[in-house]
Amino acid sequence: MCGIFGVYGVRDAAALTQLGLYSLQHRGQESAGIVAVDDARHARVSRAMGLVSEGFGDEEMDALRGPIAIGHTRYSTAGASAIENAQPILARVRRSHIALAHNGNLTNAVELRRDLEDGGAIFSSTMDSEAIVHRIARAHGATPEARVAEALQGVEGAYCLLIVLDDTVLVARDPHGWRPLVMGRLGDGWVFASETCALDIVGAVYEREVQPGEIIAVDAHGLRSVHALPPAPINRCVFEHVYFARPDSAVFSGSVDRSRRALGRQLARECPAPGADIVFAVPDSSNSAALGFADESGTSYELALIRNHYIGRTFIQPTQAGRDAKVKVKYNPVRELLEGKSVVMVDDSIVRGTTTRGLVSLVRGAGAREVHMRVSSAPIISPCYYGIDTPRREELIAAQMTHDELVRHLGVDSLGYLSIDGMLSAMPEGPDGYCHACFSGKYPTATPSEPELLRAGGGAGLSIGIA
Ligand SMILES: O=P(O)(O)OC[C@H]1O[C@H](OP(=O)(O)OP(=O)(O)O)[C@H](O)[C@@H]1O
Ligand SMILES: NC(=O)CC[C@H](N)C(=O)O
Ligand code: SF4
Ligand SMILES: [Mg+2]
Repeated sequence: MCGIFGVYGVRDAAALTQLGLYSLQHRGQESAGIVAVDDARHARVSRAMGLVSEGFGDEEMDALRGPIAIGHTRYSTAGASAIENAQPILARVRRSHIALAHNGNLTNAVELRRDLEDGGAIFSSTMDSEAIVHRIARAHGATPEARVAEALQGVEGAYCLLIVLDDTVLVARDPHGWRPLVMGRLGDGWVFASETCALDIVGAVYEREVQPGEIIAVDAHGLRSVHALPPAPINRCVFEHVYFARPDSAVFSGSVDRSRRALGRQLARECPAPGADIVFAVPDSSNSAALGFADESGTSYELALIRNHYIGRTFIQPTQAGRDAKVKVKYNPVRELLEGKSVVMVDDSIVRGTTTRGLVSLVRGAGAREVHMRVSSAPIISPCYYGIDTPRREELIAAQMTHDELVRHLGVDSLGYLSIDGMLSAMPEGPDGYCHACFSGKYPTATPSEPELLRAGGGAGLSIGIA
């Protein structure tokens, strides 16, 4: 689930983009990149593995001149975590350029790539996203938006895209609307971002969501919006509200803080823990849900787990070794608050169980008498193919064990998950129009024909490293 950010028509667009990417760091920690286009229409790119703070020194930022920029923080879902797969992609085409930043995952990427390769295309990455660049290069539409619309016909799955064609910035959101994308105004310019928290950091004024199926073009002639893609049922990702987005953002027009508190309150109603002395969150993503639980149950909310803020997110780490190492150094319990107590530990989700297992023994080691685990989402039982790297079913702990086995495996005194209906009832836009496939196993579209191949890079087979 990557973060994307773009600017049109503001001085030092790259510096603003870097700020925006800081706000979207939680959406991708593997690599970061910026493409900037100057007044002479020269495009320059800077990409690096790691965090935004590690990627752009003064030298890189000085080189990224101009009033147009797009940026990306990557959390890989198709193609390895490697510099050849850092985004934005920048390609030279017919004495101009195409730059592209993608949040989402294309379900027919393997087929798209195969068709293009059969037609002679040479790919330079193993990402699904690159197929769209090739398709834009081949499109013949009379306007930039017509070219993008033509290129996206037949592209299936989830995408929010920021594209630069020459000196036009284009924005596109798939007709199902899985991933969030918003736009704002900054003086006479425009800003586009995955989440509203990134508009806030640059002082942009929120204008509206980019609509599912909408393509927007901004250039010297102004802003144009077209709806040229076949309409489809709306499937906003419920997991954005549960875990992914920041609570200071509004996604799909609804406040994430509000939805998480509502999830926590609903959890307290569905799975109470009578007699518990305190409630605490597994920081940071479940802070608001735990507040909701405490509020509804009348149990006191404590900061019983302290999180090291120099350690990033665990679940989106690409390797198990990385995830194990992170959990170990990320949390420390406050013994004073836990000793002799019956406690409710609230988290927003259990995926592989890495976090919960590690924390239950930590909390017991700090003296907790009883540990009641409460989860502000339903059990995750199926993989996601729309932009979150929820893994193969075999790695999903709730798909592999019965409730009693989970209680024993996690080492808790009790375990309560929110129901799917309860989860959907907490969504700010109401329960309809959400994707819940990873919780229900009900996929709203055809799933990839070869998911392992897609994850590995769409049949590229060989990964070429850049030294
Ligand atoms: O069951 P697991 O496989 O361990 O994955 C689930 C855990 O990971 C997530 O938090 P994460 O640490 O990624 O993000 P955060 O720091 O923003 O809370 C989530 O909130 C759970 O705590
Ligand atoms: N999480 C995402 O949005 C990933 C975008 C794209 N599929 C990639 O792997 O780079
Ligand atoms: S499968 Fe789950 S994580 Fe993926 S888009 Fe649907 S709700 Fe979101
Ligand atoms: Mg978390």
